[in-house]
Amino acid sequence: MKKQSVITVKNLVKNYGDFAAVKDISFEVYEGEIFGLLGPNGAGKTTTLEIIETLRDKTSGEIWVDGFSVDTDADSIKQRIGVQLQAAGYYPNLNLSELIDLFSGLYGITKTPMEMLQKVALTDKAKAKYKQLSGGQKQRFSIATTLINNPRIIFLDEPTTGLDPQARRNLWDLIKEIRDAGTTVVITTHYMDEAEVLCDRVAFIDGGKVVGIDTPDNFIDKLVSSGFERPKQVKLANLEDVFINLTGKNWRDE
Ligand SMILES: Nc1ncnc2c1ncn2[C@@H]1O[C@H](COP(=O)(O)OP(=O)(O)OP(=O)(O)O)[C@@H](O)[C@H]1O
Repeated sequence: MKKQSVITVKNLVKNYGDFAAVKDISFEVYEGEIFGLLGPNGAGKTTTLEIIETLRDKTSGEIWVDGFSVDTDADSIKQRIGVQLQAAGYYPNLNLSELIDLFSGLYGITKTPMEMLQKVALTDKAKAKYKQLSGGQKQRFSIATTLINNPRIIFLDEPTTGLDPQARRNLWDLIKEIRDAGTTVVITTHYMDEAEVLCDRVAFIDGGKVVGIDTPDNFIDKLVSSGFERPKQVKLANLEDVFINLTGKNWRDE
């Protein structure tokens, strides 16, 4: 069955003055997948994401999101996507429950805060302020806010940066649950292990260009069948596995 495309990026270019941050990028995101934009710092991931989100102007190229062009239908796109807010957007005097009420109101819809908080295991923090949350809780709350308008697609920009191993793994499970419930997820990361376990397909971006797009398994199989061998025998577990085994997999940030 042919996969349905929900995002099409065609020949995207973004220049900041003389500097070309994005150089002729093209890719598609399929409905219902977790799609990863991978690359080192400065590769152009955030710039690409913000242009798709209609938050930043492009220099040239074409983009469609759920059938709408960023050039002519930015408002329709905004209604269909969920974007993580920067921390500064969370009014300091409101608690989590009040913030969800506020954001629902801005979207013109009614959402029960407890229902949203339950999706991200934060019901016991309903009366807490954002600044009182741990790093993992903050990420979960901001993911909850992306879901308020029942979006078709959510965008997560490096959602696990700075989190401990338990919080990261649990956030991966949460993101997979969101995909399994029918929402397409676009994520940026520079953690390759994260992309390998989380993403259905990845695009590697380097120096403002796409240097490869495929599933993690296909990428690895192709590399291995080309004769590539790791210099050392791969260990069957790593130190992070040992740590998780010793300390358990529960949320540690409650
Ligand atoms: N507003 C801006 N003005 C000028 N240059 C910018 C601007 N925003 C980003 N850049 C530059 O564009 C390049 C791509 O930045 P971008 O933030 O998209 O990269 P990234 O892949 O998301 O990296 P990171 O992982 O560090 O966030 C970088 O060299 C950055 O310095």
